[in-house]
Order: sequence, then C-alpha cells, then structure tokens
Amino acid sequence: MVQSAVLGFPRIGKNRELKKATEAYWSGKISAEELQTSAKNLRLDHWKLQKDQGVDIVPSNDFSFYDQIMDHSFTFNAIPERYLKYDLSPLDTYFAMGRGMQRPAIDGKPAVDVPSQEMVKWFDSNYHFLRPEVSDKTEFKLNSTKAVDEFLEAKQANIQTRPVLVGPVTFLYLAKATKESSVKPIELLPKLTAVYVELLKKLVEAGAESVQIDEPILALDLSKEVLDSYKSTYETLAQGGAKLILTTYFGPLKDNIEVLKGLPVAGIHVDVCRAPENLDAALSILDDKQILSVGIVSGRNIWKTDFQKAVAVIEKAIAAIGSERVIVASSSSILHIPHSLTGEDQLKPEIKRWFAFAVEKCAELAILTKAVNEGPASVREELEANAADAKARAESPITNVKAVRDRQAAVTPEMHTRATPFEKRYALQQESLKLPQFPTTTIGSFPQTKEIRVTRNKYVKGSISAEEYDAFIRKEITDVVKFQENIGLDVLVHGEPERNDMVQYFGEKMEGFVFTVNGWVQSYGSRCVRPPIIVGDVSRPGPMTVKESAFAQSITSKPMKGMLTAPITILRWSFPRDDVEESVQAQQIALGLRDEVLDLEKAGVRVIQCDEPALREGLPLRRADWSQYVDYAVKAFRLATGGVKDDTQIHSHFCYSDFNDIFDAIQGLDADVVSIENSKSDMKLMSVLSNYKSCIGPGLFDIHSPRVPPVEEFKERIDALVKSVPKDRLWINPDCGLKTRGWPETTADLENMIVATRMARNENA
Ligand code: MET
Ligand SMILES: [Zn+2]
Repeated sequence: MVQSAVLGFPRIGKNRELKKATEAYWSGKISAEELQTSAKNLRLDHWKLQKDQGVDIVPSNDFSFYDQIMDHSFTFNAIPERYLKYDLSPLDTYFAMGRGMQRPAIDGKPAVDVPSQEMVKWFDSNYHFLRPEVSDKTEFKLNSTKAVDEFLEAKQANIQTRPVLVGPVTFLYLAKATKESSVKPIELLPKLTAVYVELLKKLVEAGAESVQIDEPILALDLSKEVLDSYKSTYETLAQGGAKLILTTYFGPLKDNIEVLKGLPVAGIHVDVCRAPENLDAALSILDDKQILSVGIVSGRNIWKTDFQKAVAVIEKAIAAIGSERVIVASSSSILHIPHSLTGEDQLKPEIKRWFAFAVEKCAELAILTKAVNEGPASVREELEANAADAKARAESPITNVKAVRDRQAAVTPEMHTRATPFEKRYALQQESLKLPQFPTTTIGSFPQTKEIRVTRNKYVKGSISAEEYDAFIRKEITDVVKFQENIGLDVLVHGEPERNDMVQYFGEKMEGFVFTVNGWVQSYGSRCVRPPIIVGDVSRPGPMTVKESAFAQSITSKPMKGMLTAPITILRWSFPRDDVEESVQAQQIALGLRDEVLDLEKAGVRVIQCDEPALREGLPLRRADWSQYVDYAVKAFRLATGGVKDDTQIHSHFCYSDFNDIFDAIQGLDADVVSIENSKSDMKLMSVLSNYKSCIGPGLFDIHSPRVPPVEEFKERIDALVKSVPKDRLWINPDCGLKTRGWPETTADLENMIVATRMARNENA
C-alpha cells in the first residue's frame, strides 16, 4: 500500500499563536513554562490536524521556537562561546543565538550584550536560518534530546511520527568556521556524524520506525569533496540502526544522484514538483528494496495540485517498484505556505477554489494516496472537483487578458534601452538637477510612526474618510520634506507614509493580485510575512504613486525622487503563478511600472528609483540556470525604466544580500545611480565597487540598528569609498529605508552623515 507523508508542517499556528507566545515570553509577559505549554499544544494540534486530513506519515521535530537549523546547532552543541558566558538558561541561550540579547545587569546577574548568529536565506525560499558556527574546538555532543522528546510527546498522544533531522553533510555545508578557526566545516563530518549515530539510536529506542534525514544541498552544485563525503557519512549513520529516508528537495539532482546510489538508506525522497526529471533519476539508482518518496504536492506554492497529472506520476513509480515501496509526499516541508484557507472569506469563491494551503495540501496527499491504493472510483468526486477547478482556472478570463498579452507581444528590443549612453545622459542630468559633489539622499521610507499605522488602519476600516486620510498623508509628506530640506539632503523623498508594504502596496493597485487576511508564512524567528498572490495577468489600471510624488515635488525646489518597487521584487515577494513562466509575469509587472515611470516623469518628477532588493534571491540554485534568469530579470527592469528622457535620472536599490554574484546584472540594469547595502558587510563590497561604471551609493549606516555612528565614523567610511569609487560617481546614503527606525536616531544619523559629507567635499573639491 502506498503511504502519504508530510515533510514538515508550518509551526506558527493558525493565528500565529507561536509568534504571539514567543514574543510574550521575550517581553516578560509569560513564563518559560507557559511558553513551553503553548508550544506543546500547538505541536499536538498540528499532528492531529494532519492525521485528521488522512496523512499516514506525519513529521515530528519539525517544530522550532526560532529556526530548525539553529535547533541542530543547539542539539549538537555547536554553540559559540559568546553565548555561554552569561550563564543563561538553555532556552535563553537558544534565543540569544537567534536574536541576540541586550540587557542591563539585574539582581546580581551581569549585563548581557551579544549579537545574534548570522542569518541566511534558506536556499531560494523566503525562510531564513541561523548559520551554524563551528571550529576545531567545537565539541559535538548531544546537548538536547528535543528530537526524542517530541517523538515521545506525539507517541503519548497515540500518534506515531517520523522524526525529521537535517543531515550532517547539509548541516556542515551550511555552517561557517568561527573567526578564530581555520577549519573547513566539512572536515568535521566524522566527529559530528558520530553524535548523529547516538541520536539515531535514541530515536530507535524510543520507537521511531523511520527517520527523515534532509540533505537539500543535493540540489546545489557541489564540490567533489562534499559529494564524496556522502558515502562514508551514511555508512556511519547506518550504525544508528534507523531506517533513514534521505530527503532532497528544491531542484533537480542532476549528477548528484550518483552519490545516492548504494547508500545504506531505506529510501530516498525527491522533489518532482520543481524537477519532474528527478523521478526517473531516482528510479534509476534505487536498489530492489529501497523506498521512493515522491514529492508531488508542492510545499512551496499555494496552488491546488493537478490530481490527474499527479496520479500519473505516482502510477509510474508504482509500476516501476511496486506500491509497497512508494510514498506520496509533499515536495518539501510545507512551512513555506500559509496554515489554512479557512476564514479567507473575502476571496472570491471562483478564485479561492484554485488554492490549497497547508491543511488543504494534507488533504490532497490523502486523496492522491487513496486514488492509487483503492482506484480512482474511490475518490471520484474529489478527482472531478479538482479537474473542474483546474479547468475553471485555465479558462478564467483573468488568467489570459488579451490586452495584456497583446501588449507583451508588441514589446520591442528598443523599449529596453535608454536613448543615450550613461556618460552623456548623466552630464545632462547633472545640468538639470544641479547636484553638489557626493550627492546625499535616502532610500525612500522615513519612520513609520504609530500615528501613521493607526491612521492607515482607521482608513482601511472606514472610520475616517478618504479626504481625511489624504490630508493626513499630505501633512506627513510635508513634514518629511521640510525635515529633509532643513538638514540639507540633496535629493529628497516623500517618505512612503501611504505604504503598508513595498510589495503589497503595488499589488493592491494592480490587476491580477489577491490578498489573504491570515495567510502568514514564517520568514525568520517570530517574523511572518503575508505575501500577495498573483492569480492572473497583471496590469496597471491607473497611476499608483503619482499623486503623492507630484505633491511632494510641488512643495520643494529640490529634486524629489519617485519611489517604485521593481518587477522581480514584486514577483519574488508574492506567490507567483504556476501556469505562466515567471519571465512572463515579470514582463507584465514591468509594463505596468513603465506606465507609472512615464506618468511620474510627466508630472515633473525627474529622479525615479525602482527598488530591486530581491534580485539576488531569485538567482537559481544552479549556476547553469543563472543566465536565463538574469536575462529576464534585467530586461524587466530595463523595460520598466527604459522609456524616460535622457535627463530623467533612474535609481535602483539593493539590500539583504551578497552582491558579488549579481554585480554584472546590477550593471546591466543601466540605472544611473544605485544604492547598495554595505555598512554591515565590513565594506567588503569595496573590491567590486571600483569596477562599477555608473554612480553608486554604498550604504553608510545600518538602518536595522538604533546605534548612531559618530561623524568621524561616517567620515572614515566616506574616505575609504573615495579611494575606490571615482569622485564624481559617489553618492551618499543609508543602507536601506528608514521605516523601522525612530525619529531621534534617524535625525542624528542623517545629520552626522551630512556633516561628514561636507567635510569630504571640502577635502575633495
Ligand atoms: C527592502 S528595500 C526598501 C526600499 C524602500 N524604498 C524603503 O525605503 O523602505
Ligand atoms: Zn533596502
């Protein structure tokens, strides 16, 4: 009999209960015991929920208070010394690793001041993990029995679970060596694997019938050294006596499949949503007993699974190896999708029927499994309903809008190109904008005060009128403009007070998007996001930002920068469609933005910024796929911005990433000025900066921190930059928008930045 399996369930809870409980604990409102109790209740709820939907194999140890990788660092005692010296409780040590800790001395306990571990994106998802830190001094040992405890907790509730562990090769591959250590993390595999064996033995003793061991790095380009390590590592792991299901996801295994051949594991899981070819690849290397777990229900998007296609794939696996050896599974953990569709009553029924969130995906797994075990007749109604939903979606007018498609068909290469090369048009812009050397600017948003949020909520709820809200926004803009004039910034912004979020704001103004009320997904720790969903062809019915930007420009003689979110960021921070290529969706968004850019220009806005912070994260996992992505991403930006006059200045902005990999792409955008987050990266951008051909503003202060750098520090940074960037190409700005900061530090930061800039101008005139 085929069995169904979920690889990991969203842990934050239907109404973000976990977020609320952990934040309450952090602020001292509830005790550690109360926090543990609510976590335990959530775990139990989630196991029951999955069982109730009919899932056979449900995961345990997929729960985490902060991040699953950090749980492994903690479990295996990869805890950097700096977190141990304060004698914190284990739970507080753990949270300190995740979010840092700063508190004054109290009751004879010393003051604590320790930053968090480094946070990194989980492959190409929007989930973030805390990068493990190891050194030759790391003493791997079992520091926590979380995996065993959670297994037993479920068992006590009469639920047999399959514990999830992140595999040792993936763990060390994602780790970094501590500053003091020169060890290559992967060299520590033998030591770490020995402790995994101990843990596996404990799980077997506790009654675990099999263990899911995740090795997602197998979807990456790997060195021979890493690939070779699989054999010895898994031979050692076999001593643990557990039936291991080696689990891969997020992409094609390609040649990496070879290292799985002959490994002493009970089975292999592959993602056939992202890479259908994984099915044949896996079938070709299994021995005659190994299980194949077929990841056919996507853990990465919110679309209903096409049952007809899915059944055909599963049947193929059954035909090859027999139903006893096939598992029907989610492609990856489903933590990347919202909890459930229940309560999303604002969604039009004709659109809601296209979606399946986590709970609904569990039901899908059960239906598919029944279909292959008992025959299609056993779930006829479900199969028919699913086919009808798919048909309705394919035929829906919103998924194929003629006007949008016609416009796409008429896009010409010239539309991606500014009329005049940078050198020449920049001279014209200088003439018209009359900016000093080292022009100063900000990235767009100013502090989103409580008053702004409260007033916006009132407007959304209808308790104030559109006129009252407009007047409020105008006053906010006026204040921010005056502030910038007073402290002496050169290129001003309107401050973005009208925006809830840089993607949602545009989604709401365009056709083709829908929004959930409760579709939260964990991004990192207790932070959750609620991505818009792209459901149809995207277009822009009318101006989105012109009113605010034109007003802001009308009250100052300084240049006002119009502020837009660029195509890839809108696409990446939404749930994209799965029925149309992402390149097509990016182009649709770009055409809408193009109209906006031209309308801004018409309204007298001479500087326009299109933020593309998500450009880096869209890079495919395999290098061979990069150029195709970069090509359409760059084209989308150029299509959005390429139609302006020579003396209209196009800016772009990048943050949250390591830019080395996309520096050519950034150059390819042909923007006149780019600002790049830089302050946290120890100015490591420096080496590439000198090669940049247009203007560049490396961020001068970290907007995530309330700390205000003194003037001297700003001056040092500017001096360092002047050495690598041509003097007439350097712009001065913060790392990113200021919306999460308060006014006092914003004022102090910007004042110091401007004083230092003036000093630098005097020295470099
Ligand atoms: C994450 S990038 C943010 C850019 C946006 N213009 C802001 O200033 O907030
Ligand atoms: Zn930013």
